Formats: sequence, C-alpha cells, structure tokens
Amino acid sequence: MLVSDWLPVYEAILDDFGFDRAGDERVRDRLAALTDPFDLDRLAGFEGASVAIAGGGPSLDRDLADVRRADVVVAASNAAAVCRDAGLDVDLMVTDLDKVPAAAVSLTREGTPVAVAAHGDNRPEIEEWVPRMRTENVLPTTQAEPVGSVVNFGGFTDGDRAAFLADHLGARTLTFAGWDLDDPSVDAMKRRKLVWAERLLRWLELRRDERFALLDGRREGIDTSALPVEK
Ligand SMILES: Nc1ncnc2c1ncn2[C@@H]1O[C@H](COP(=O)(O)OP(=O)(O)OP(=O)(O)O)[C@@H](O)[C@H]1O
Ligand SMILES: Nc1nc2c(c(=O)[nH]1)N=C(CO)CN2
Repeated sequence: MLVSDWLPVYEAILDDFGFDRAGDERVRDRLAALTDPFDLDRLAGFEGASVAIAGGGPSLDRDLADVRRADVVVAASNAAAVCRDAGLDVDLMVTDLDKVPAAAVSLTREGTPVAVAAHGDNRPEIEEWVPRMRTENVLPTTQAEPVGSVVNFGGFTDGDRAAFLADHLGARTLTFAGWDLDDPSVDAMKRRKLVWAERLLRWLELRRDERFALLDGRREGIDTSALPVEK
C-alpha cells in the first residue's frame, strides 16, 4: 500500500473519530526517536506464504487450529498472548501497546519482531514500554505520514494493520482467526473501530483480488463510501 493511497482513508478515519492528526504525528516522532529502522528482509518468509491474522475476539480459542495450519502467524495485540498460552509460536505481533505490553516486550527479547504503532492516544504506553524492548526487534509504525524509522503500510486497528502489513510483505493468502466483528461484549468505541476494521479489510480484499471468508455474507452491508473502490 502506497502512503498516498492510504492517507485519504486516514483522513476519513480522523474525521469520524475526531482524532487529531497533529497528536498522531507527535507520538510518531517520539517513536522515531526511540527506535531504529527495521530491516524488512527479516520478514521474507511472508512472501508467497499462507498467513493467519489472529485477532482479539473471543472465538480465537476455537479458531486455533486455523492458526496452526498457516505458514506464518501474525498476532494482533492480545491474540499474541492467547497463541503463546496455547503453545503456538507467533512470527510477528502487531500492537499499539494498550493490551499485554509485557508480552510485547518479552517477544522482542526472545527475537520475535513486534510492530509497534504510535498514535495520539498511546504516548504513555510508547514511553513506558518501547525503551524496555530489544530495539532491533521493533518495527515502528504510524497511521500518519511515515518519518525516519517509522513506516506506514496502511491499516488502523491492530488486526487490520496486521493484514495490511502481511499484504505488503507478499502474503499469498490471508485467513482470519479470532475475529468477531459483531461481538456484543465490546464497548461503543471498540464497535466503531471494528466497523472500520471491516471496511478496511473489504478494501484490502478488493485490492488483492481475494475473498476473505470472514466477510462472507457481510459485503452488502459494508459502507465503502470512504474508500477508493469502484461502486
Ligand atoms: N471481537 C473483537 N474484539 C477485539 N478485537 C477484535 C475483535 N474482532 C476482531 N478483532 C481484531 O483483533 C485486534 C486485536 O484485538 P485486541 O482486543 O486484542 O486489541 P486492542 O489492543 O484492543 O486492539 P485495538 O487497539 O486495535 O483496538 C483488534 O485490533 C481487531 O482488529
Ligand atoms: N489517535 C488514535 N489513533 C488510534 C486509536 C486511538 O485511540 N487514537 N486507536 C486505534 C486502535 O485501537 C488505532 N488508532
């Protein structure tokens, strides 16, 4: 995903949530100061692979067999802890550090890359946890324009950002485990974030010319008006 393709969608997200772009940029700059550029060649194993994107929904426990079958496992936030507790290795964790930050630190120290996102509402988490990580295993990301070590391959929530990253790295197929887009247990803010996650995955599947089973039966109901897709 080119940043120029992403930024108009990012602006629609900022509008919808009332997030402040300058706030995102300030925390991005702080993350840039705390990190070094990550060598993406270390993730060459994504090229041509079947990639499972493990999400933080309650169905993850039931979906672990799908995760186990994939060539490569990307875990969004809390899914990293669930996978590890089930004895499943994670190849990459994607997180904004608002859940299980200690697990993210441990992964970096054990040699597993962690894609850490900076945004306007996670400066305290960035300040507290990133300095404890092994820097060479931190892939710093932003949803705003990239700067220095901090990259942007598209995506908003941890889970859809994981999918955009896997796409950038050349994944052959993406499968989604532990994704409950209609989860009644989430609060109103999380529900809105999941609405955006669904839209962004719809955009991604169209770009990839793939059909994500997760979206079967849902496509008609997805509002794509903020996305650069053919109507
Ligand atoms: N029912 C669900 N509840 C939470 N996350 C879900 C759900 N279904 C899918 N996901 C995806 O899994 C990702 C990880 O979820 P988790 O609740 O562990 O993280 P989070 O730190 O709250 O995520 P975020 O900061 O992106 O909102 C989410 O970012 C989302 O993309
Ligand atoms: N500014 C801002 N950006 C975000 C936020 C958030 O709360 N604030 N939450 C996200 C996923 O949870 C992703 N991006």
